[in-house]
Amino acid sequence: ATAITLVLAGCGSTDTESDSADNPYGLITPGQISVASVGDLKPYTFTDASGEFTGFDVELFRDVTARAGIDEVTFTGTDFSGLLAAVSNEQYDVGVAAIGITDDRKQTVDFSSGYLAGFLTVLAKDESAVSYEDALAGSRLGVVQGTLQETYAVENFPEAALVRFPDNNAAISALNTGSIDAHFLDYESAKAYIEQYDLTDVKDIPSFDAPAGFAVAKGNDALREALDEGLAAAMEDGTWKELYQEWFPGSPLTPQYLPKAEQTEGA
Ligand SMILES: NC(=O)CC[C@H](NC[C@@]1(O)OC[C@@H](O)[C@@H](O)[C@@H]1O)C(=O)O
Repeated sequence: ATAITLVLAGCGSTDTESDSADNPYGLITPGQISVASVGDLKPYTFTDASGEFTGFDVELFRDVTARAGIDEVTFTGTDFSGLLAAVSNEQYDVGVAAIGITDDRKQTVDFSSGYLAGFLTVLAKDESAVSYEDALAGSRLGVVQGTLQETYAVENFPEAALVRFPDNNAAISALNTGSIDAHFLDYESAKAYIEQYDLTDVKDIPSFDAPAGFAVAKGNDALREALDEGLAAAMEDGTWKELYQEWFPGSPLTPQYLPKAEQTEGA
């Protein structure tokens, strides 16, 4: 057994896939990128009426990967709570789902540079449903498991009764049936739900210190660098601005992602 073990141990491949010329980005399947995403985070990432993934994050990602010469991109919907682990253990090449970059998450995956800085929103049926002044004490607050909202609520709303959901759709139906008093999610998604159902934005909390990034398996520097280059190019030539205004009409433009020439204009 020892001899066999030695032989097997000796043949572990030391070079990563990305070393091979036909797979410069170390993709699970050369030439195509598999993406873990979520289907109900409109308008960041969601599946439209024909089941196609689209939204700001999705269309930006497609633009960025096209610049790297990768045109075959397949999106799969997953529960957010398992998304980073799935990228980390290389079930998917990338995670794309308005994923805020944090040191804690960097223990599990690497991130591209940031591409979207916005707000976390407490969404309720009406103003009287919860008291933000009392840090939502005594209220049933929905959060999607594994999100920054969950972490923030544990730290800042200790007296609230947290109800954890696998995704926003489940939380929103609980909010609409009254089994929770409020749901805590991303600002642009809250806005979409407010338009769809008669709901109220109770509070917008800035999350600029955790801009969204694309998640890749730790160590896949070739892919991460290609995504960074594509992001920088998309920001500099105005593609980022175009997509932002298409998907988040009326929302304030964050200068750091605009073409350099436009960044000083506003100042
Ligand atoms: N898929 C989700 O529900 C993501 C929820 C949550 N997104 C936070 C965030 O990345 O959303 C986009 C921007 O507003 C970022 O500033 C923010 O941290 C998170 O990263 O946990």
